Amino acid sequence: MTSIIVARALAPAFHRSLKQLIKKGSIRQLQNFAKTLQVVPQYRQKRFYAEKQVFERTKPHCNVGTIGHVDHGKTTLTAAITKVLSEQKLALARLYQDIDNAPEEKARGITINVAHIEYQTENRHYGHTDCPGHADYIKNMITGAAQMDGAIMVVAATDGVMPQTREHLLLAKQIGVTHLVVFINKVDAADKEMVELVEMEIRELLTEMGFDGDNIPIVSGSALCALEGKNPEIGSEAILKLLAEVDSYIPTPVRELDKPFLLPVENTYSIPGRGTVVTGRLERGVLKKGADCEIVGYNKVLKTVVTGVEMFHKILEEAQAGDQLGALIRGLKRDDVKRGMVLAKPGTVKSQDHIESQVYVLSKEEGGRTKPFTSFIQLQMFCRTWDCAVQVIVADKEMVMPGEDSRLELRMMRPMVLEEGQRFTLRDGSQTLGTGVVTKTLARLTPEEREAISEGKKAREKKLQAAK
Ligand SMILES: Nc1nc2c(ncn2[C@@H]2O[C@H](COP(=O)(O)OP(=O)(O)OP(=O)(O)O)[C@@H](O)[C@H]2O)c(=O)[nH]1
Ligand SMILES: [Mg+2]
Repeated sequence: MTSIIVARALAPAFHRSLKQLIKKGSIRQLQNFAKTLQVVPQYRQKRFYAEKQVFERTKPHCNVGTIGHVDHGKTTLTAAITKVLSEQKLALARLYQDIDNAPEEKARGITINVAHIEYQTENRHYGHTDCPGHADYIKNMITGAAQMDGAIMVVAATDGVMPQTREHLLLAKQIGVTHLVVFINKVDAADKEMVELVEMEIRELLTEMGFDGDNIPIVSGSALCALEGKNPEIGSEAILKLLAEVDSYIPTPVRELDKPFLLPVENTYSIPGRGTVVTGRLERGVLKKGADCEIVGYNKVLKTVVTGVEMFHKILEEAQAGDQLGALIRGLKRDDVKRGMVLAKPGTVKSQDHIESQVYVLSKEEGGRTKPFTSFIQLQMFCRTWDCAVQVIVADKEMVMPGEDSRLELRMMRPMVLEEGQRFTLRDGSQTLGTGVVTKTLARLTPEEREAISEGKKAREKKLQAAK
C-alpha cells in the first residue's frame, strides 16, 4: 500500500522520465521501467503503450476487421480476442460495452460508428475494426474509414449463413478484400453436426462468390466462452487458433514504399533558369533524382525525367511516400502539365473514362440529397487532385435513395488516371452526393458513347424543364 502511495506521488516525475526513456533508452531499460510502473494503477495502461512502442517497430502492421450478420457475435469476438491476448500482454483487454459504444467518426461528411481496436500476436501488430451495425459496415467498407487488408467473417453456428453474411461478403469482394478467415461462433449452443453443416454451407457460398472456398481457413468456437473464461477448448484455445490462421492466411500488405512511385500533381511552377516544377504529395513509392517518368492525364502521356527533388526548399536524394515535394522535370513547359495529372513510373498507370463503382449515397441527415436519383444524372467526380463531369448509370436498381448504396457505372467526359480500389467523391453542384470506390475499369468509351453523354445531359435538362 505504502509503495502505491509513494509511487503515485512520484508519478509526474515518472512520466517525464518515461518520455525521456522512450526517446533515448534501450529496450531493456524501458521494460524495466515499465515493470516499476505496474504498481501505479493509472500507469498500467501507459506501461502497455510503453511496451507497445518498443514492439511496434519490430512487427509488421496489418488491418483486419470483423464482418458478418447482425448478432452473430462480431463484437463479442473482438472483445474475446483482446481478452485472450491481454493474458499474454499483447493487448489491452477491451470490454464488450467499450467496443459497442464506439464514438462516432466523421469520414467525408458521413457519420460512421466504428471501433478501432489494437492488439498484437507474436508475429504482427493489428488494427481491428468492429462496426456496431449493418449500415456502418457498408459505409465503412465503401469509404475506407478503416481499410481492411483482410477480414474475419463471423457466422453463428445456430443460424448459419444469413442475408448480411452474403451482403458483407459480396461487398468485401467488390472492393478487393480477398483474404478472409471464417469464425463459426456459438458452437456452445449448437451440436456438432450443425457446425459441420454450417461449415459446408460457408464453403459453398465462398466458392459461389469467387473466393477460394476450399482453402479459406474456418475455425469454430465460442467467443462468449472465451470472453467469460469458460470451456477453454472452444473458448480461448479457439481464439488462439483463429489468430494463428489470421497471422498466416492474411498476407502483410505490400508497403507503399515498395510500390512504383506515383505523385498526383497539385501545382505547377516555372522557375526561371531551372525549368518546370510540379508539386504534390507522393502517394506511394520512392522518387529519386534522375528517375524516368510519365505524366498522364487529360488525354496526354508525357515522357520526362525528374532532374531534382526538393522538400521544404531542401534538395533531396530521394522522396518517400507521404512526402510533400516539388519535382523538377526536364524538357516540359509549365503549360504542358496541369493539376490533376499524375506523375508516375512509366507504364504503371493508365487513363480510364469508363468504370464500375460501388457508391454510398449520403442521407439527408448526412448532408446529402433529399430525393432519389436515376440513371443519366450528370455529376462531378472528385478524385486525387482532379475532378471531371460524369454520367451515371445505375446498374443494380431503378433508382437510388439517399442513405443507400448502389453499383454505379460512371462515364467520364475525359480520361483520367484511375485504378481499381481508388476512392472518390461525387458531387451535385455544391452538394456532396456520395462517396465511392472503383470496383472495375471498363472498356474505353467510343466517340458515339461520349457524344451520348452530352446528349444525355441535354435530355436531362429538357426533362427538368418539362417537370417545371
Ligand atoms: N451462446 C453464445 N452466445 C454468444 C456467443 N458469442 C456471442 N453471443 C451472444 O450473441 C449476441 C450478439 O453478440 P454480439 O457480439 O453483440 O453480435 P454482433 O455480431 O456484434 O451484433 P451486431 O453488432 O448487432 O451486428 C449477444 O447476446 C452475445 O452474448 C457465443 O459464443 N455463444
Ligand atoms: Mg456488434
